[in-house]
Amino acid sequence: MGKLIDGVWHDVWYDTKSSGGAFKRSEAAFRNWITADGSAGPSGEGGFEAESGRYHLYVSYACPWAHRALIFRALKGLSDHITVSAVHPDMLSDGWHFGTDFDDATGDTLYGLPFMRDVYLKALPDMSGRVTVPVLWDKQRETIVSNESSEIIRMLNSAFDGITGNTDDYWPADQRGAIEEVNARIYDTLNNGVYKAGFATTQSAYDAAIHPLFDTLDWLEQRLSTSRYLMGDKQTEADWRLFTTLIRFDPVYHLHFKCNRARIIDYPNLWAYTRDLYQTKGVAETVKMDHIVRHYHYSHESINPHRILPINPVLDYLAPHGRDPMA
Ligand SMILES: N[C@@H](CCC(=O)N[C@@H](CS)C(=O)NCC(=O)O)C(=O)O
Repeated sequence: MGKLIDGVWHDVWYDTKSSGGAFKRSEAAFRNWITADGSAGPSGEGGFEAESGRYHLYVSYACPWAHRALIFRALKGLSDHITVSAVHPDMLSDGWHFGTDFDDATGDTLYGLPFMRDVYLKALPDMSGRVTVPVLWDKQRETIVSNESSEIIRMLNSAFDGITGNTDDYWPADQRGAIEEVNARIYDTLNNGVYKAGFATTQSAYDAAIHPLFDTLDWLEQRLSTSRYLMGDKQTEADWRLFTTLIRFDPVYHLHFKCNRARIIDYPNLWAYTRDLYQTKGVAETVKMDHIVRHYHYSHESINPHRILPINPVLDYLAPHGRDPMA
């Protein structure tokens, strides 16, 4: 684990001292957009036109942010159009690496580079910042389009529709305000909230994260008692942003990040909803539980110094969810 400073790798853990023991996630550095015609998107520069075979996703199957991108690639029928490299689940002093001695760790299938930081350095030799996944890479310009998952999923949602003919819309214009509102609470208290609880280095930082986290789970349990998905009877990006945290909750966050007031299986609606999403076509293949369990328990030495992987409950994600009649 570390970061680049002026193109040089430094092995440093997250700094929580300057923030009273609280974990603060840094901003993504590359914010361009792929668009149907190559015009500039809401941020960054233009010139990234949607084309079959031109783009590549660097992911970790363990990472909830990268998982969003993999899910949108599957939902939007982009598997034949966007290629993927998956890192090894262990993120140690060199950061993400391309070792292949783990199932489904592909190596860097584009350039054969050893570390994820080398991909960043190929785009920007004097790069400063964290080396995160996902990364959406342009093979033509040999640079990073974006390393911000919330924006990558919005590009995948629509930019390639003319190529795939898949017009399923997870970011519908008439619901954007409401989706943003739900996203904001879920991001702060859950997606990032589990990290704030898990990486806290003071009791007060943990306390400040853990109570809002379970308040949000209680709120979601209630909301999902009358509605199949967060926004009604159709899936939106809000569901998929929530899903990647829910699927990691019982196997990882409950124990490893001390989010243990309750498990997802203790909430009937949230648990059935998680299975409903899991059983959506193409999604199960994006869930690699061996990467998820291995990454967190093996990589976070300060939390789990002996790197022992827990036995974990056996969860049946394929059990009938019974939520169809709500639609
Ligand atoms: N803003 C990014 C965050 C991605 C992120 O933090 N990924 C984690 C993996 S779960 C990572 O690569 N961390 C490495 C680091 O922080 O050094 C996004 O949502 O795309």
